Amino acid sequence: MTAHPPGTTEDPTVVGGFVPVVDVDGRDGSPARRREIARAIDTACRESGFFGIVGHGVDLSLIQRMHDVTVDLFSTPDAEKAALLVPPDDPTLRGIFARAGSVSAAEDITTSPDLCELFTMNQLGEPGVAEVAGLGDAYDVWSRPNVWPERPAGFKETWLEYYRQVSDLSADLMRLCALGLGLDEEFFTPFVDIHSSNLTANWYPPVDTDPLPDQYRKGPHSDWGTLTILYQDNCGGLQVFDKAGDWIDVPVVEGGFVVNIGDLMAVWTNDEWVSTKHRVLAPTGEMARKPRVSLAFFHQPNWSADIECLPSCQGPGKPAKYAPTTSGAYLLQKMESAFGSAE
Ligand SMILES: O=C(O)CCC(=O)C(=O)O
Ligand SMILES: [Fe+2]
Repeated sequence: MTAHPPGTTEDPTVVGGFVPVVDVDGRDGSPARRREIARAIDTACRESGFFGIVGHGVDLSLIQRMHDVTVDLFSTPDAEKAALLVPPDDPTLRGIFARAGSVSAAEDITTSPDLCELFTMNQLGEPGVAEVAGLGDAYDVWSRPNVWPERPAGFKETWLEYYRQVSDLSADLMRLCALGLGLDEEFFTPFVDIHSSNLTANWYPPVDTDPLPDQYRKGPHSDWGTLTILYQDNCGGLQVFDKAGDWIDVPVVEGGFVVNIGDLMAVWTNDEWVSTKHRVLAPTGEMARKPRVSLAFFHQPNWSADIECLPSCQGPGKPAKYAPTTSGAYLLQKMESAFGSAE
């Protein structure tokens, strides 16, 4: 991580291109530095909706521990994993999800089942959080406790600390997004102060038979919330759809995260910021023998937050493209269309 003394205006874009890498260190520094970072984020969100970040401040040894405990969880015997499976009627997906299905179903795209298992938790599943989160009719379901494994040791503590640190990062990024959009930097804060973000591990097991022609580790989809903050290991395979209709590899940034815009940010900005389709290719050759792990923090506004086109992103000749929605209703509808039909 580089240190930026107050007042420096060094370009925060450290790698250019369709998926640039932005150094967000110094984001709590001078107004000039904050504006530079916000401008770099704004540029990336208009172009691809994807960017890497370094200088994010999340403890690198914690990220390594998250990787390790997550690999250990998915490597436990199936009999032990069975006790952690998401119940068929649970739309929150808390626990291990290993049913056949493809996330592309949420886009009405038919593909063969994703070569992927998931483990998901949400702060709403921790004691006391749901009580203040304005869940309304959804309270009974979304206040259900997270499903925590007993092994490996330290799993729950590691995941909760990672959730806390990435949640803080997401709050900072939302302030920078507001600045980048020319809004007051606290504009989004009341919409996200008791957010309903899922933290999901994607476990992509080794592949020992040839994948079907329309089979992916994760099929083409856009994400559904505001921002996704993604850790990926060094296996590669993540691709993003560019404006010319080509799939572009998203490079692994050592020690960094990939950030991408989700659908609700596209609703807010009337598609000025793009919620871009992406996918994870099924591996071939040597790579097929290796599992892949990614950790996706799907930043999702407060359950009852109303999301509608920002006044600054619409006007005469430029009407709002999307009907207003609420964060929780949108999430639920997407989760059910992606995962609900696979029972
Ligand atoms: O595993 C990855 O690199 C990306 C996963 C993804 O797109 C998702 O979980 O929404
Ligand atoms: Fe995604």
